[in-house]
Amino acid sequence: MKLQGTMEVSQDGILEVAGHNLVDIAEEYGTPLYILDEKEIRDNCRAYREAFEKWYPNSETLYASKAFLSVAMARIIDQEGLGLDVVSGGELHVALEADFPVEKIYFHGNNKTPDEIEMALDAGIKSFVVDNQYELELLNQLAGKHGVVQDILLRVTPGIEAHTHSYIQTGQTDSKFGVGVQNGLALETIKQVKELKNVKLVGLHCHIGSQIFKLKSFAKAIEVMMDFVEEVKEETGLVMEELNLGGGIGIPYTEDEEKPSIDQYAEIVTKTIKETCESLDMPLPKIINEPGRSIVGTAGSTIYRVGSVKQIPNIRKYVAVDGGMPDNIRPALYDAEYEACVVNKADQELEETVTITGKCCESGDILIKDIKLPHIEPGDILLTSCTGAYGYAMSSNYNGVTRPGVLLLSENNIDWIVKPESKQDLISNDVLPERLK
Ligand SMILES: Cc1ncc(COP(=O)(O)O)c(C=O)c1O
Ligand SMILES: N[C@@H](CCCC[NH3+])C(=O)O
Repeated sequence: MKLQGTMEVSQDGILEVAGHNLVDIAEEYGTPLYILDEKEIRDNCRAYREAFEKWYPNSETLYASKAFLSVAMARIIDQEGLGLDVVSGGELHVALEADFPVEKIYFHGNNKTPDEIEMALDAGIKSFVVDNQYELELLNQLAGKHGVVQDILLRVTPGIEAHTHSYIQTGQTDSKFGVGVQNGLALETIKQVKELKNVKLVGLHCHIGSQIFKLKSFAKAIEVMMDFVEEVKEETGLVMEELNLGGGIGIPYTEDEEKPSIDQYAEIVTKTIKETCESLDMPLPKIINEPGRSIVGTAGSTIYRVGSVKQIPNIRKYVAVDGGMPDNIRPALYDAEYEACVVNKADQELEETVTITGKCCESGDILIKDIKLPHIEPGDILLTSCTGAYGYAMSSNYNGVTRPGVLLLSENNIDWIVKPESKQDLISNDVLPERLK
């Protein structure tokens, strides 16, 4: 089995990342533990920037913070020249703490609160991606209060069902996100914008979903979007200068998944835009893309220590690790599949089929069902690959489990970028009223 991600096997049969022996890392930093390969993050950022620069004259890549954000991650993203997509006051706060340039921050979300909107207006971010008519009115009112005319993009649904898990499809008309192109709501909203004094519509946004491999789905969305840009111009006289295409391509979590390269993605997307603009005789818009998973997903892994091992005669061998659904909810939520490796037996034959479970009181707390591994025993170190995106970001304290820390690895450095939580952290917001003392 070829493990996805950036791991290598050392001469002693131990798994390494960025030249660091992961058994030593587990001993020194403890388990469970998220590790991130800094070079892979930087390489992926560059791959997006370079691919779009190569194929298109005017583009910007933002990193979708929701995949994984910390102050250090925001610094890396800035150093690599990407902008940032945030979806909450919390993500914006992290970005501001990292001194992320506000002129490169875009604010998403289908229910931004007045407080969040005011926080972003105060900070002076570049743009809001407005989701609906209620938000439009609210933003216009608050921008007026702040004495600014705020640039916005409008999020629209092109009516496309992308080939991915239904929970992460977002381009269909029946969606909690955006306003529909096909049912006329998008055009109605744009007409409404024309009447407002404190917002300026500079473009459109669409995001058809996440973990998508089929480039045709992106091309289809662009065709619908460009036809709509034309319709907007005819109906309202407004020229959409920016087109934000949402998240990036999927990543292969398992060996049998084959993904198009970032370059192929950029080529198809930009070619479709150029061809459509030519056939409609329209100027090329600025294009924005906002990948998350394909920037940080393959850079991350999770290291666990194996505890109980239970053979149910003639049925299954359960191998329990010291983490589980609190650090990776994706298998339980989306039936997501992962691959794993026994770090200290990385060169050994795959001789038994086991099921990797977490330590939570949930039968659904299964990380990997029926995976072939070397003979596995309590004390072994297990790594699940490609957990960099939506792993830590979606983690919880369920069952009173503390969140693992995030360790950033590069050739010459090993740094905590998020410390592991302590048990005391679990009660840091608890209050004991006088009457219960
Ligand atoms: C609006 C928006 N932009 C960007 C992303 C990032 O997507 P991905 O991680 O698939 O690149 C998402 C997540 O699905 C999203 O909802
Ligand atoms: N959290 C999702 C993707 C993000 C969806 C955001 N629109 C996942 O783990 O696959």
